[in-house]
Amino acid sequence: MTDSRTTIALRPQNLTALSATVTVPAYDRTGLTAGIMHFGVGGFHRAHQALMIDDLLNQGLAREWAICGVGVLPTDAHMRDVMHAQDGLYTLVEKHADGHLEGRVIGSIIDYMFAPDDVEAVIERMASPAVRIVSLTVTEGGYNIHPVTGAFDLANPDVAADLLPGSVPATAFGITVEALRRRRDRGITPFTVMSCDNLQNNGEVAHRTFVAFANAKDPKLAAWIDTEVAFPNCMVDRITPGTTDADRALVADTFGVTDEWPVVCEPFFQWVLQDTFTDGRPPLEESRTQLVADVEPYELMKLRLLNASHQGLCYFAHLMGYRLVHEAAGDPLIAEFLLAYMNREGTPTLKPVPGIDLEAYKAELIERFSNPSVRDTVARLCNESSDRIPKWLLPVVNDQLATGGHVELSAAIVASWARYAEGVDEQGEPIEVCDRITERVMANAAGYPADKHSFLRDRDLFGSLIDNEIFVSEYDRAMDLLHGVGARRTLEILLGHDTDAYAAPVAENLGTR
Ligand SMILES: NC(=O)c1ccc[n+]([C@@H]2O[C@H](COP(=O)([O-])OP(=O)(O)OC[C@H]3O[C@@H](n4cnc5c(N)ncnc54)[C@H](O)[C@@H]3O)[C@@H](O)[C@H]2O)c1
Ligand SMILES: O=P(O)(O)OC[C@@H](O)[C@@H](O)[C@H](O)[C@H](O)CO
Repeated sequence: MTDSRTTIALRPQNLTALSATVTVPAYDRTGLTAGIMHFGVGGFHRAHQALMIDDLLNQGLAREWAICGVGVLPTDAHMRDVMHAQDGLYTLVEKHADGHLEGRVIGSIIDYMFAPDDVEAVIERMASPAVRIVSLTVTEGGYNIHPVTGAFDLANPDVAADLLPGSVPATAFGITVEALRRRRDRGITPFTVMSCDNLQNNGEVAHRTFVAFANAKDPKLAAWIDTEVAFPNCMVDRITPGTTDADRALVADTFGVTDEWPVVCEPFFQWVLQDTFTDGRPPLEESRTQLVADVEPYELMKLRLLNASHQGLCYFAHLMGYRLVHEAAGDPLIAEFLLAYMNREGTPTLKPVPGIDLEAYKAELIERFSNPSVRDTVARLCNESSDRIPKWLLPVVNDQLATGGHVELSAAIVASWARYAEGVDEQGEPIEVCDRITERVMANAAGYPADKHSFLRDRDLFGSLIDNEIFVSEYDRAMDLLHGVGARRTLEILLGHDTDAYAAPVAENLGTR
């Protein structure tokens, strides 16, 4: 450990001094060109795509593929300030389960533009031939699509403002589409738009959304984007919790670096990317990225096993009193529940995944969730449920219902969300529900028990599931159990542990409610 009094500020001029305590870029950052502009420079982008570019730069490759970050939300002003102060440098710390830390300064982000400061400059840079990929990690909700129909929401006030004739664009859609228009008009090859968000068919979703936006603005431009721009699909995976003050202190104490916004993540890394680009790509085959023709089997595996299991864990875990993911995953009952969900309900809906041993993959997921060093929070997984459950879990439910498969554990996960969204835990303490539509989901949840299906009746979230007797009866059972005997016993009963012993207390509790 370094004495925190001797830490050095993360600045380009200090890299040589810092190299005594932490790995720094092995390449000269002067003369790099930003061939990629990225919307949504948060924790994940900096733990994933920016790392791959840094890996290539360290090998003397990809010097024309450095990254310029772009922020469009008011809250991105803080990232702008940090990125400008540190010249895009940051420390990435991989936290191993045995407590071992691997830290390294990443140099692949060479600029950051905050669109509200000068949106014209952002558009012009994006329109310039040097930029050949525009990538995104703007969250699942950032695509502005209806959870059930998948239609782009033109009524979103930010989108509507960007669509007004003569308006100055402010959203990722408006800026990107205007940059593409200028490229078309100037005869410059369009860049590739590469979504790296946790959405099934993320490339196709991005394709639909950008074309829908453009169509509302200029149908001819939309037709050009539709045919000329590549939108590759990809599966991305690396658990990256939000950075805490404890992480900043850890980076100072362990690596002697004063870094205002380091990134911490698990050691696991996966990126499976469709090899379809309009204007070239970095030589990612020289990195840990897998380039494939068909990403779908990998996406289904990841979203329906990992992300849906995160949802399977978080609400039950919160109700049971857990606040850290590794502590919840270390509870044998929760681990058993997640494996049962994956085996009975998630796995039957997957396609064969080339090169992957699914049994080993599922066991590894439980190990990854149980990594005590990562300190991922249950709260992070509980956020924005209305963007996550419809995209990760309900496709499993619908596929299982279509083939007569099991849905009781998925129904219980939906019920656990409904119980959580009531906003009071099993100890009577308030739950802070963080969702784009918090008021609506909480109002839906509050209908129980007078209206048993008030939560499920929201067709914008659940489609026609309310009409499916099998699903509704499993949901009802889980809701009754959750209210009657609490989250832990609900899991025990669902998993068939000593069911008879619980039958009486369940009936008793339900009877007295
Ligand atoms: N954190 C992870 O473990 C992880 C792993 C795999 C994939 N991802 C993907 O990355 C996304 C971001 O995760 P993160 O951990 O970096 O979160 P984060 O909160 O650190 O960063 C999110 C970024 O997205 C931007 N953003 C949000 N909504 C936007 C919008 N409507 N338009 C433009 N920008 C918008 C924010 O300004 C911010 O820069 C996730 O939603 C997910 O799709 C995350
Ligand atoms: O970040 P989100 O919104 O996609 O979802 C929360 C987590 O399930 C997710 O971040 C996982 O940690 C990640 O998908 C692991 O690769």
